[in-house]
Amino acid sequence: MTQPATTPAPAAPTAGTLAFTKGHGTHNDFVLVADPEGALDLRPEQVRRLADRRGGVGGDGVIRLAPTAALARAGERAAQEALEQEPGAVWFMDYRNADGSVAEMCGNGVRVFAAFAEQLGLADLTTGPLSLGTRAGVKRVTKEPGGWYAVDMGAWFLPAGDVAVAQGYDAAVAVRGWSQPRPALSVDLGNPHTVVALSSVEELDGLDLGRAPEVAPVPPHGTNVELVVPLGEEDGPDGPVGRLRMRVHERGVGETPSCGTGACAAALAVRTWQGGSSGAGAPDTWRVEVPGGEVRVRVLDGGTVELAGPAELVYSGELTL
Ligand SMILES: N[C@@H](CCC[C@H](N)C(=O)O)C(=O)O
Repeated sequence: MTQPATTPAPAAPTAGTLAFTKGHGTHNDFVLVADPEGALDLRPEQVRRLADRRGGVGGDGVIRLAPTAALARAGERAAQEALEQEPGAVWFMDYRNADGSVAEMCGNGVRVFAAFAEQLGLADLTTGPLSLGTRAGVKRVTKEPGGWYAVDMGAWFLPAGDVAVAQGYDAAVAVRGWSQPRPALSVDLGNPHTVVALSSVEELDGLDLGRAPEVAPVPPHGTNVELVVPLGEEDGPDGPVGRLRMRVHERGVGETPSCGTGACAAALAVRTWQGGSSGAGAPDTWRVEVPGGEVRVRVLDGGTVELAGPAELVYSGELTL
């Protein structure tokens, strides 16, 4: 049975049932589970059931909100590191892909996590930022006047380093229907991405992403693949704003309507292609259009990257597991 999204989920799961909230960020959708004691052992088959669009709730991923300290005590290294990095990171985002695999990070998920923490009364973003632990370090979320959530995603890097900057490419991607693989750039946002540029929106719209693109060399831990079309620049209040359109095939999921870390990777790849490692002459701010909406990516002073966009909580309910 569903309840309005404003009704807080029960404090703890009862035996055999699991309280959840459904949310999305630009239609990248998640099943959110509150685990305030850090006592929930979410097994991969349970994640798959929650994410199942026919036999469960349905989502591209499952997000467990748990106390960072409890996970650290239980031996979760990323939680221990999060507390060392920032003792105020009280809550931790345990992110799983729809296939049950564990992922380091989810950019859209962080925003929706923040909205979930607000709904549960665990955070008040009107009084200041929320710092939360993830497997890719602590992320700080602020709420913008228009209601969007902005996340400092932290540092990013090109795994192939200077070689990739000099050549612009360090990998090749083959999509079903292409006569040959195309050059691509690997970008690490805490989770792995491989970005390919296409020449037109028509080509992007016509892509067959029903099967995972093949990437060479084969990434050791898999990768998310972003297909991007640069759309030029426009004037913004603080300087030029680059525009991109993107589709994405997510590791552990398939094609999704949006990917926050993927949008950052796409903007950073295009910025590198235009301006090298410093991005000289390329915009610092990017509007990234995805099938599920639009997000904003900004390279911040100090070299970190910010992702901003909406977060929606849709309904809450209880599932028999
Ligand atoms: N949709 C997320 C990314 C989720 C994890 C990804 N599938 C992976 O395995 O790395 C986002 O918004 O960043």
